[in-house]
Amino acid sequence: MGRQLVIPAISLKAFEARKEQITKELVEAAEGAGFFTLVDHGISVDEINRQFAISEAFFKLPQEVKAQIPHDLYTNNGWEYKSQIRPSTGQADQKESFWLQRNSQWPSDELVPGFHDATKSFISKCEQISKQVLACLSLALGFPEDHLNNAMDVEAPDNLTQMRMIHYMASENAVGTWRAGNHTDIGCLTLLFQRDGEDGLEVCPGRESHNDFAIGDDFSPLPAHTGPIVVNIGDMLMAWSDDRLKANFHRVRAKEVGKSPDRYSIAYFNTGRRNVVMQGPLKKYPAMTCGDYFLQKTKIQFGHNFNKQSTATT
Ligand SMILES: O=C(O)CCC(=O)C(=O)O
Ligand SMILES: [Fe+2]
Repeated sequence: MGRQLVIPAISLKAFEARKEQITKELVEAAEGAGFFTLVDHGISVDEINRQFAISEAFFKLPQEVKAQIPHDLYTNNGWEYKSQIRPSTGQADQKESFWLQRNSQWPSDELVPGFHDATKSFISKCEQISKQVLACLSLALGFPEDHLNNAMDVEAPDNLTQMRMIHYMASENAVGTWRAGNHTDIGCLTLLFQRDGEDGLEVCPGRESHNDFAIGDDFSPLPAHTGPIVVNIGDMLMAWSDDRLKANFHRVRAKEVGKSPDRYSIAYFNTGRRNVVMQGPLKKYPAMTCGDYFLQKTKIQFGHNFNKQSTATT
């Protein structure tokens, strides 16, 4: 632990003209570490800071106000507080988060001034960037260019793509606790925004199959910077690519000794639509709907909560 892993920074500048070169870089990174950063992606530092300010304003609301949009297990939207128990740790992550979709319930602009405009525009920028990356990955996998983008079309009523704003509370001497326990992401492609000075993310490259738990413990810190987007592949895309693109384990922790400031992060999870059937070009795994895949993996990651609330599975 502690080895500094160098993950590639990939520029999206002049995307159309450089698509071939960008595809080459994306695939190399996705087949290797499974993590990379995107730069020249079209979201300015000001826009990123504005969205973080919105997120901070939301999390500063009183608990009972945030609880007016509670986390719902079936849709996975809404606000949760220290409720996610990771199978890897058996403990609740020391965080609160708010999951949202284009059409889910959002806090009003009276509660969080500017929430709707800022968040809508931030989401549509995330969509544009995701579309570019997914077009490249589709082609590289031997699918038609629009295959993955159609499968993740956010305009479709069965879309599962979500944004998640996360707040890890400041802590002191956090030995034995986890801000986010070791996990892989469930969906296809995650864009993660961090801020300067709010470190804690650690990544673990190397995984053979999307069902593989044998991960070793060679985690490397990935320092937080405002600007570059950290991107990782999720389990769904790993399965969909016959395990060619790697969904890797990652986690977030606070300092075991000493003070850790609050950490805010924003993740945008591209996920296949509920009714779309996914299968890799080599048909390594049986075809299944993205909705079934999502539910199966969600039950592994949130199984304790599903057991508490039996209606969630219906
Ligand atoms: O906050 C972070 O940096 C990581 C969040 C994360 O991995 C997740 O929500 O899946
Ligand atoms: Fe994650």
